[in-house]
Amino acid sequence: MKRVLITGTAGFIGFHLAKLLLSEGFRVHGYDGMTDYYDVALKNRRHQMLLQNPGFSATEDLLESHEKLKQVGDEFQPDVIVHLAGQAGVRYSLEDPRSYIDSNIVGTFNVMEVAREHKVEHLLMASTSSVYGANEVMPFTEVEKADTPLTIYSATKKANEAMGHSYAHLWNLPTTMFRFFTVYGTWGRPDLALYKFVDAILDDRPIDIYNHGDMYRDFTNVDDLVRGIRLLIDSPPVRPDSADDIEEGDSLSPVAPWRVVNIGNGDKVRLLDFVEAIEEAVGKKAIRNYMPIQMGDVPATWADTDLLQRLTGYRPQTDFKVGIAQFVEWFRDYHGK
Ligand SMILES: Cc1cn([C@H]2C[C@H](O)[C@@H](COP(=O)(O)OP(=O)(O)O[C@H]3O[C@H](CO)[C@@H](O)[C@H](O)[C@H]3O)O2)c(=O)[nH]c1=O
Repeated sequence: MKRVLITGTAGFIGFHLAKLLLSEGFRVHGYDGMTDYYDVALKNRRHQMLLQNPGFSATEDLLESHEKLKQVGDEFQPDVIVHLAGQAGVRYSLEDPRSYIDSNIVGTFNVMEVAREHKVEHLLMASTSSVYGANEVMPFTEVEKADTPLTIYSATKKANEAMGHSYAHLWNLPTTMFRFFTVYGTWGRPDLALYKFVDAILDDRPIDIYNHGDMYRDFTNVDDLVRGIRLLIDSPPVRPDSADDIEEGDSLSPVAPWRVVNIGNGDKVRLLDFVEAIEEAVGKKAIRNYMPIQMGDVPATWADTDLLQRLTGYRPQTDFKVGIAQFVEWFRDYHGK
């Protein structure tokens, strides 16, 4: 069975991916900085659950610590690396831009160095739908230009895509970049809308609704998302002989084994419909505080998922109402509310 090094295993997506791979018998080593961007107790709980499985081992250190990452690579000898750790969050990047440079630029470079040194079969790294920035043509396809990032967060992720391309080209390192679309679900991040809203509604606190609710998101259930990642692990890009060999709609580079793939639900949901579904699942109305759009926020996202389907035969399809109900059940159980 393959040995997979996953960064960010104490985080939301990394935890779910590790759980899925372990259930299939993979050996997984997790690497996580346990930063205090949000509640470290939640991160600890996720890691403790993974550590119940003998196929899982973990190192807790920052991505910036390249010596530790190198040591982990030397000891674990990964076949595949999935790089999910990093500084996430669109709005926080206005408060602490430097943390995005440190984790996402320096940290990602350190992960790429380990991948190069161990000539891994496949390096897969997280990017974001936020790289589509001010693009307006929907749904977003991977082959359209994405050169207008609106925050330093999305700029670092766009830079990661370019960094990954250079190593894929130079060292023939098969590299897939995922563009994730607003992921939600059980064991989720406390800064995300769903977590914040459910928490506030249960406590009778008001919820802030940006852009007066007139926003659209392609909300993607985390179980669907990690299923997509799992399948993409088995689809490493191959450098084409010539640009003519690239199929229409494929983001494959003409000069490197590199491509970028959207992982989204392929659907855009109005924020107010999302709020209503939460109210229904919680069984209580929210106290609504309508606000203007936040700086750096995009009004809408919507993924074209044809490329993912073409590569894996799969596309996420969970109805947001079903996913929200699952989250509320988990939240009440986890917090005893
Ligand atoms: C936190 C919060 C969010 N919102 C709105 C903004 C969005 O339209 C929608 C969903 O917000 P969030 O759950 O924070 O997700 P979003 O802004 O799309 O960003 C997420 O999804 C991105 C991928 O698209 C990731 O790259 C980011 O790391 C992640 O934070 O809810 C509110 O109206 N009020 C809130 O308090």
